[in-house]
Amino acid sequence: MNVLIADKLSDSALTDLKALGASIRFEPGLTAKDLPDAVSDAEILIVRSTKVSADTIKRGENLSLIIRAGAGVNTIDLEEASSRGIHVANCPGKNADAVAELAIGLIIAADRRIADGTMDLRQGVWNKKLYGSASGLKGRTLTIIGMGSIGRATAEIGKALGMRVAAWSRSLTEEKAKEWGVVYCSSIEKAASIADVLSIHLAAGKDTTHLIGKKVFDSMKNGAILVNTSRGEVVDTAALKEAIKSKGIKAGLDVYENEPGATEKDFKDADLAAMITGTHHIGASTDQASEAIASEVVRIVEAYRDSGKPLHQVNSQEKSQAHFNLVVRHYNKVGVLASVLGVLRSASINIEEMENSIFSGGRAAVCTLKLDDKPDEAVMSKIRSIENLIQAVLK
Ligand SMILES: NC(=O)C1=CN([C@@H]2O[C@H](COP(=O)(O)OP(=O)(O)OC[C@H]3O[C@@H](n4cnc5c(N)ncnc54)[C@H](O)[C@@H]3O)[C@@H](O)[C@H]2O)C=CC1
Ligand SMILES: O=C(O)C(=O)COP(=O)(O)O
Repeated sequence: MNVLIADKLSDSALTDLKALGASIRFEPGLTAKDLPDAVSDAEILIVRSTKVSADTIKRGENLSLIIRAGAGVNTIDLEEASSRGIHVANCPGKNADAVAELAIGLIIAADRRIADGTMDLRQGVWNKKLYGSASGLKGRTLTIIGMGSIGRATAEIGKALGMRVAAWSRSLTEEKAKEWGVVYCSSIEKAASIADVLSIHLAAGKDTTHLIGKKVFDSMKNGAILVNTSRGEVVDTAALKEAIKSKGIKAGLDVYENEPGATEKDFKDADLAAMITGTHHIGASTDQASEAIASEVVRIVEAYRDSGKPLHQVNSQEKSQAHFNLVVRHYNKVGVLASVLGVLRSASINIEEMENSIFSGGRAAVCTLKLDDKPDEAVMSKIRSIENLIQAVLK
């Protein structure tokens, strides 16, 4: 198993992966541009935020699994990976507490202007008058957009601070909101309108690009706080800048549109930096999160080595066209399954999924085949007549 690790990953993961029998190339300095030339030998590619382009995937002729050592997979060309039958997996929830802690840190920092005050102190300036006013958080409304792992973890800390927590999420129901102890919001605009703090926790994708834009900022109260620790692309930066100027929105950001890669040094949007409290996409960068991610990466590789299936695959077909299950019980002999496949092939029936498991003693096995079309009686009777077949049933 050749594994290329193209980003920082904890030492424990390297040791554990070697113990699984993997041959490791650890090159955390690789950039997205370097990857196409570096990937050719790798069967498994492990990355954090480094972009995995269509070109990298095409050039990875031995590639069969890409692991995102983190949560967001918007940096990986899923379409290209899927079209080449390459598994993509992530580590869901494993860095959620770390990101939630940073979101809360940004909320407090934006309310108290901690970064601006520190910058003045470093210049020898004392200004209790300027920095001595803030809204405070207890009793205020924290509205979460996106109740996934991080949104839920942020909600819990918000409650512990005595905040009233409200939420919008695409599949949130009133019952679920009640169960989670949050106020249900039926739209993002409604959610924004009641927020003293609006915290964004949505996955990035074409449906969520600039979802937090002018309409949402127009709905917010003057002087409310906007925190984004999800992805830069989810927030329309131009509309945010306008809202900061026109209605005093205070912003705490960890992620930015077109942000630099992990090994780059320049942050180009000085205009934005002057208006916000900002961190350097470090939401997941705590020891606790790094260790949790590292052990999940090892678990994914181990499952893949043992079963050919990774844990947490994000690019499997959601709705298969295969509506017909053919269950074949057979003696564990060479050629039985090949004959079943031969009959299906001559009937132009496609098998979308297939799983064979063997019974104790090793004499018999059962194979379930998911088919895209229904075999008629003639096909079924051909299958039933195959030598060493015990039973064939359509479910
Ligand atoms: N700042 C940082 O270092 C980190 C940032 N992240 C970002 O935070 C995001 C959320 O992470 P988790 O909560 O762990 O993921 P999650 O998968 O548990 O939650 C994702 C949320 O996005 C929502 N969502 C996804 N597609 C949507 C769509 N098309 N329309 C509306 N809502 C949609 C889901 O309903 C869910 O509420 C990640 O996708 C990643 O981009 C994650 C970890 C670290
Ligand atoms: O897990 C995620 O989605 C993150 O954004 C974390 O990014 P990182 O792995 O720290 O580059």
